[in-house]
Amino acid sequence: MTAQGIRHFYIPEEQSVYLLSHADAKKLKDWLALCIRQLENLGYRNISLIGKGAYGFAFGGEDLTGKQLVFKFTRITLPASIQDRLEEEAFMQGLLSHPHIPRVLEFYQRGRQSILMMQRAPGIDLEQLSLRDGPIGPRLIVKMAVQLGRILLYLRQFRLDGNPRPIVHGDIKPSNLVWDERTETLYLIDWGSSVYAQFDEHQQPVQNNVLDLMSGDLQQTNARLGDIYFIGDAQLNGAMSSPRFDEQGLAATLYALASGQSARFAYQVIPPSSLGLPRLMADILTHLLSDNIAEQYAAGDYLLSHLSLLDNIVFGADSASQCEALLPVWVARQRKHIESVVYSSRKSFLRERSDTTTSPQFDSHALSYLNDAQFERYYKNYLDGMGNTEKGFLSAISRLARYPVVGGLVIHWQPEGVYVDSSLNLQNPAAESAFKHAVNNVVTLARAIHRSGIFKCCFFDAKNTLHIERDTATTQFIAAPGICIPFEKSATSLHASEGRVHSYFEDGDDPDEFLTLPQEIMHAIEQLNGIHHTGCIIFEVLAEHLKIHSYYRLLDHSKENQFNALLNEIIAALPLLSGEGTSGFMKLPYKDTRFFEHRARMADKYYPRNPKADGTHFSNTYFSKQ
Ligand SMILES: Nc1ncnc2c1ncn2[C@@H]1O[C@H](COP(=O)(O)OP(=O)(O)OP(=O)(O)O)[C@@H](O)[C@H]1O
Repeated sequence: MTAQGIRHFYIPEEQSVYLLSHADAKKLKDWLALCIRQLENLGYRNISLIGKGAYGFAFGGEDLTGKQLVFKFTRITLPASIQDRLEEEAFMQGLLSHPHIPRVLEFYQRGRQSILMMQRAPGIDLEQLSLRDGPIGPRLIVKMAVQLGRILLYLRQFRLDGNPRPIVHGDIKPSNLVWDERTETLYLIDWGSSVYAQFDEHQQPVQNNVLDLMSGDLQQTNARLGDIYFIGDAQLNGAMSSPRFDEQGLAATLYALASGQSARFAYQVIPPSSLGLPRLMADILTHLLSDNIAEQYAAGDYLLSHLSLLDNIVFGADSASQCEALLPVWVARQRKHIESVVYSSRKSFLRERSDTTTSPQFDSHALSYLNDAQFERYYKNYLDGMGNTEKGFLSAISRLARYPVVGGLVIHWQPEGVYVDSSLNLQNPAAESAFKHAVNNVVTLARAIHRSGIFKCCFFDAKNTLHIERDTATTQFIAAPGICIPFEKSATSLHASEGRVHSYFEDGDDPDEFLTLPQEIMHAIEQLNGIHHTGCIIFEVLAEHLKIHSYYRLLDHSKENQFNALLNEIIAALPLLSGEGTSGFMKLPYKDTRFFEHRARMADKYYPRNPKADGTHFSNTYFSKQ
């Protein structure tokens, strides 16, 4: 690759392309096109974007012989220290030689842009599989556990120049595992958080030479932040790196996949013992996910020393899990290509503390190494200060928006139980069963939360978001002529008496919103509130960019003109907006309110000991606790 070839690469910040400003969306499009052209100029073919993460993008392509390749790029706008990581990633991954780990083929460094070229693992990443299929069945979970366990053993026993040099992957999670459905083979990718372990599995320092001893490396962790939805407490709290980190990633991943979730947090409410797994597998996951370190280690050791036992568990035929949704779900007959985004209000009451700047659980010094994009994005502003179940609940809500869905949910927690109003309109019939599982997980977690209060969220199509830009933070937002807030109409016109809807104003001001809307806009919203409709409108004001997200469904068709006029009044009043922040209003039908009693956890359910009529048994040996 020539220096000329990649000098101009520019990678903007990550965001849904529909929520970017016009200029940023164009930059992203141009940049992606440039990458593809450059790679084609180098002789690679069939280039396409296959994934993006917090730090960069991955492209797939093939060489002239048809070999499938992946090219990983870092965003050039990130600090140099983060960009250097791609080189470290290439170095660490380059050390490894294992059939389930893609091989590094080349590392290019031109100016500030680095590109890592590696073998492409065939298949689909497990997060995508889980979103497509919902909870993954017990046979495949055990098969994945065995294959991942073998990779962890290889990393634990890794030697360099004849000396033990265990390696930690540091970011095991479903989206970093590629699964070949044809051969049922798993590959571990994304070595961007991998390091040499400082401690071995017995928590003894790994020291190979005097230099290591003298370097003082053992005073401070060398660990990288993995995904906080999957890493264990030791890694999150800045402990010295050890192979135990990856056992936590393995447990969280298998647990999330078996339960149809995208995080580890909910294991007390939806325990591994309730997922229909063989008892042995469920017990291993329960102990790995427990708070007791000795139990975690014993379970990790047991797993890695009994992989053949797990491999020999006998299963009956796979059965597709049928799922009755606990809330009404409307499914479109045909797939619509929308880009769902969830906006939730009143999140702060899920926090155990109101102070979000410090957390008693965490030592800010130990956390200094976490000071990066992921930490900011996922943790500090979002989940900090919440209990595990609350985190699991919010993660379950986010998962709903991974499906093409519009509508919303209102959850009222009362002393006697939980009331749920919902309007969930799924735009992809093929995802019905997986989506219903995801909805049920939200309900199950809501039932386990004990607070009084209300949580609301709405799902809208980011393709309908209006973007209005201004030159500076002090000039006015002026909409281009003809811009209007879109709405759809219900199939038949309904008068107010034929179905109640929530008011925009019933819960008072939302403590999480920081934008005060001008009187003129508030007046229009009050008038809108009097017209029979459902939906939401959210104003998001940034220094130079206003986004108006909305999902509107007019129920009383006789008021269409008035409804339209009020939406136009809002647009006309945009120049009066001042300040920055977000403010939103939602109005959902009071239809089919569902009531659920509180329930602390799901009942145990194991895979049958005798899955086959012919009486074949699998061993049900339990590992001993320390
Ligand atoms: N070797 C590979 N074979 C197949 N697919 C790959 C490979 N490398 C990356 N991908 C795809 O690209 C996506 C992003 O790659 P990767 O996870 O390495 O990037 P990242 O920027 O480090 O992401 P994250 O922030 O999620 O950790 C993966 O989820 C996967 O779908």
